[in-house]
Amino acid sequence: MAIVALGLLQFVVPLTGPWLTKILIDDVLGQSDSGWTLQRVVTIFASLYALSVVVTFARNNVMSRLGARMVAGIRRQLYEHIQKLSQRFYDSRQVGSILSRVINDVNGAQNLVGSNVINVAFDLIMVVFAACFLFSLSWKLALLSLWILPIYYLTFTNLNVRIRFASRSVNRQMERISGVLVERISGMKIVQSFNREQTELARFDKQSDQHVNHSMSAQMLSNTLGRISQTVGYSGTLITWSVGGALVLKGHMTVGSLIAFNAYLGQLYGPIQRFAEVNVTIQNAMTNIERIFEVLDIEPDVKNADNPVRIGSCKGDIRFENVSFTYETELPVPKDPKAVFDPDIIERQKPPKSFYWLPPKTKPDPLPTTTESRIALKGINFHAKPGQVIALVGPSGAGKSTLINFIPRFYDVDEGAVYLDGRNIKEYDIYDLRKQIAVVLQDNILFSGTVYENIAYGRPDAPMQEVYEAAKAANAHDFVSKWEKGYDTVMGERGVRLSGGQKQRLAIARALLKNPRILILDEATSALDAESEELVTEALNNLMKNRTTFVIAHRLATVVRADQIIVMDNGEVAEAGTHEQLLRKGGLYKDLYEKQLKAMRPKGMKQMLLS
Ligand SMILES: Nc1ncnc2c1ncn2[C@@H]1O[C@H](COP(=O)(O)OP(=O)(O)OP(=O)(O)O)[C@@H](O)[C@H]1O
Repeated sequence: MAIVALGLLQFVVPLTGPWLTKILIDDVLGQSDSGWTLQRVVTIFASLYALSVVVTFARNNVMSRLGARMVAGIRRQLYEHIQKLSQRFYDSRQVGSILSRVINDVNGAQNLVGSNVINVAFDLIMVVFAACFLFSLSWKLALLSLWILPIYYLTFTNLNVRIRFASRSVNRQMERISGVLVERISGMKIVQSFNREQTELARFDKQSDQHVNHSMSAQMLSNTLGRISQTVGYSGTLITWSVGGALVLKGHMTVGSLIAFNAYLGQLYGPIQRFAEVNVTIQNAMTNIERIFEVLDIEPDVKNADNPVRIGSCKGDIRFENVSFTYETELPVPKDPKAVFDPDIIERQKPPKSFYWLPPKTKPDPLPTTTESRIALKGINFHAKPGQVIALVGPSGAGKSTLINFIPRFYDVDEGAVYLDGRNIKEYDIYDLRKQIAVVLQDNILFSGTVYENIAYGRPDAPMQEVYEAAKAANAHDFVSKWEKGYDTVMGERGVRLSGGQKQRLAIARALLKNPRILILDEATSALDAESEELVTEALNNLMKNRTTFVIAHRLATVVRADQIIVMDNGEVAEAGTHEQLLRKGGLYKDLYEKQLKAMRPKGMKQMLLS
């Protein structure tokens, strides 16, 4: 409201200025007896200028605050939405490309609420007012100087749509650049150890050159539009001077009217020219907004039931009934099936028609993709009773990690169902469900922040005493308390200052503090050396007490004591039972077990395994 009021006030000077100039020339300098004096006119001018300075200052202030708040709001909404999306969303996108939407696109969208663009809205109102003044001064001259506008409109419409398409390519190419950059920067050790710096730089240059090409074509189109509007403006002025000058010479128009007419004409063409100049920014911001909505429009495929069942605490009885699941991965492909596909490059997007009479409503053309399906699980059945340890073993790619993803609902099953305490887990409130579960992975992510903050991530209000106890049970207290700042030690991004075993034990402390009923350990000890493994295994044993635990482990030594061992093969349960039952059966488990024994024999591991 304040912006509109201030914006309208801002019109006062440009609209009344030429009129006062006319009075100054015709009445004051022309010494007519209209009663206007030089002092009066100058006083009004001075007041108008002062008003203009104050109003512009206030308006710019209000607008930049509004713009910044709007952008922060959009960014928050986007982040909130992204957090709700399931793993399917993250599977088919690079981290950098998601980042590019949250950072680049939201920044770009800010330009739409920035001063230039809001000025455009006010400028358009100014155009209407200026046209009224022109017609009131001389309608014939007005018609003559404005006839060129329809041609300008058509040029604008057609160039504008092309600028929009070029801007889409610019932003998509930037997304590709971000995707590769984030991946390579996170994996810099690999890049450096394979001496791939130059190759990576060449790849970056290729992507960057394409970005420059797309940007240049948007700028080129915008520049052409700018020059066309400049020519239109000059033509109007030429017509005014030549025809208007002749009218003054013949005595059909006063000198003051002609000068006022030319000033109003400037105010009519001025905004048109300014609009042409900022148009590339507007079109770019519009594509940024399109891209933000593309993400906001993605419906989370794992979502809460309409009237979810709340859980205070659960028993931890888990049953899988006929569960099947297929991964659907979207892969980019070239538009032309015969072309060689380059995943680094976005081809130029062009509007479908070559000429438009009206500004078209164009939607971004989705980049062509193909869907690759991979059946990961077929008809899985098993029952984990409260407090049991269930080990999942089997060859690589058998579907073990996929299976446990359904318990915290990182994905939902395609067929069949997973039951918790006899009720389909989809019926529970998803946040309550996840409160019952803790996950410890092979490579646990710790966030930048203090050790305390990391352990208390699931319970930020946990008393210090409980954090100590969790750390002690996780065999983490000893090494943390040796550090100068103890639990206040700040860890780098992803906990890089810690060893694998230390990270693992902090992750176990984090899970312990959550006190979950269901525990998922995915290869939790496989990356550790013998000493760390002993400490971590001890910590895990503490963690597993009285909880339904799912353990995925390649090393069978860690699973021999499980209540149930589920042997997976090619997405199916090949066999299930205890260690002894499975050995007696002489199937896949026995094979795997014997292979491992053979591999370990020189180190005397047999005794360890059987102890
Ligand atoms: N996000 C994904 N998108 C597409 N396919 C996937 C995805 N994750 C896993 N797969 C495929 O699903 C199958 C099962 O994978 P999963 O990770 O569950 O196996 P796993 O038994 O845990 O293997 P490993 O022991 O090597 O970790 C594999 O063929 C794998 O390629």
